[in-house]
Amino acid sequence: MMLPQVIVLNGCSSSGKSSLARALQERLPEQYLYFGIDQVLAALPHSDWLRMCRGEPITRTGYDWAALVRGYHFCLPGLLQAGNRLIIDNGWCERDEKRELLTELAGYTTVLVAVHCDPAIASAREAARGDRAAGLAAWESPRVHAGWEYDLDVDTGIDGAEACADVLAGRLVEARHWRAAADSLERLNLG
Ligand SMILES: Nc1ncnc2c1ncn2[C@@H]1O[C@H](COP(=O)(O)OP(=O)(O)OP(=O)(O)O)[C@@H](O)[C@H]1O
Repeated sequence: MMLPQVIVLNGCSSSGKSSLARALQERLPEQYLYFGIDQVLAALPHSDWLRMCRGEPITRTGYDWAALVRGYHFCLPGLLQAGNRLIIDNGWCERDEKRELLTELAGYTTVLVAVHCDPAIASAREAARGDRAAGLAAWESPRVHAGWEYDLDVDTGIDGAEACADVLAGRLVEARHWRAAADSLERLNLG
């Protein structure tokens, strides 16, 4: 069995990444830490985190979205260097963010997973959960998969998180070889 060091879940907001990550952790035969960008955003002053969840502007001096994303990416090699395996998630929409992520992961075996979801379903989930900015899923949906090529795909608009995790865990355990993220950087022409 050859498990990857990093499992990257990329999909729009409300596509079901964190539900999938938690279900996947329980199915994998080795420990994986789930470290999504929300873990970094949760470190914001609480009232600013709540503003972000409501889609309201944050006006506090020092707030810098790009620094939060960069900080998230820069944390990852530290966790990996210490010997942890990671499941990470975000909606990586911008080319520079994709390049930065894969650069930080370059030396680690990495599987890229597309978390697909019909935009109408993601928007309906967003409205039902009420803790995400209205319109975020619709904004991210056409952008989030542009320029990526994936190793594996799931569709959470069709299958529940548990079923998606069953399929993914099966594929991960079966595989004999995973490439380092440096290969994806080159393959996606992001380097
Ligand atoms: N496969 C699924 N089928 C039906 N509903 C789901 C599925 N996965 C998640 N949900 C529901 O959709 C909502 C969003 O799920 P989740 O938090 O996992 O998404 P996310 O992609 O991590 O969102 P975000 O990026 O905004 O944090 C939750 O209410 C969750 O219960």
